[in-house]
Amino acid sequence: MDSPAPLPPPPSLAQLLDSGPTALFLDFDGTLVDIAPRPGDIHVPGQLRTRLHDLRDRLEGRLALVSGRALDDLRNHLGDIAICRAGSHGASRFLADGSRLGTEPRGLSPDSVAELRAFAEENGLFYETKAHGGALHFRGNPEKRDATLAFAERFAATRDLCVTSGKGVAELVRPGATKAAAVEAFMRITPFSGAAPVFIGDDVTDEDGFAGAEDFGGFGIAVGERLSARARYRLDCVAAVHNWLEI
Ligand SMILES: O=P(O)(O)OC[C@H]1O[C@H](O[C@H]2O[C@H](CO)[C@@H](O)[C@H](O)[C@H]2O)[C@H](O)[C@@H](O)[C@@H]1O
Repeated sequence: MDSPAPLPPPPSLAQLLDSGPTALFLDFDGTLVDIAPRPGDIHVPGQLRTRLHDLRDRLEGRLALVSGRALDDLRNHLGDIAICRAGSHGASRFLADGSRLGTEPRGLSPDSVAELRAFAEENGLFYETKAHGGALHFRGNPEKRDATLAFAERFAATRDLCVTSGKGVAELVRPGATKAAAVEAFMRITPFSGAAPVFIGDDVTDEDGFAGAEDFGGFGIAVGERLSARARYRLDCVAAVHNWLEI
């Protein structure tokens, strides 16, 4: 199978804004903050929250964070933000003023959580409890990758769940929880509608975000070494994203 071609750097944000209204959709882990051994270990720069609010103002509100994390978890790391946001891989959405966009997905049953925890414990994985799913992290035990993904697929098949895989993780999510769906939900409303969307992300689930941006006349920017099938441009690392965003 052919590998995707290396991608060029994007035009500057100032150039994009000069060419017309632009909306930015930003992934969190691996894009705004560096990947860490465990979800709770990330370092969030002290000024990130303020700088994102400044960026929101520069974009006249057309900024959204779109993360695999639950929004409560994002709040633990960023504090209260008055920025549009989608958590749980796009399934749970809020506007900048705190009002909900769409319906809240269901969480997992206590039995499902207990079963996932037991698998994690037996296999030396870290289990991340999430509001609308569950994550089996094998970053600390990479030889368990295939067994974890296979277990997650079997687990999802007997329940109303899907599997998403990411960097060192297999996650159980509700059907329809995609970053493309989040982009679409925001792009259909003010102040996003009519703007050209740009989605920036580093991981497999961000490919959906890139596709969602394309559907509305925009494009994706991949972050880091992972080869992207859908992005148009690439930035090297989290620091390069911050430079590009001028934050
Ligand atoms: O869509 P994102 O905002 O990038 O969230 C994706 C997942 O990020 C977190 O896991 C990833 O980052 C951890 C901290 O750097 C790392 O330890 C882990 O290996 C990565 O997969 C988060 O824990 C998940 O809930 C998110 O879905």
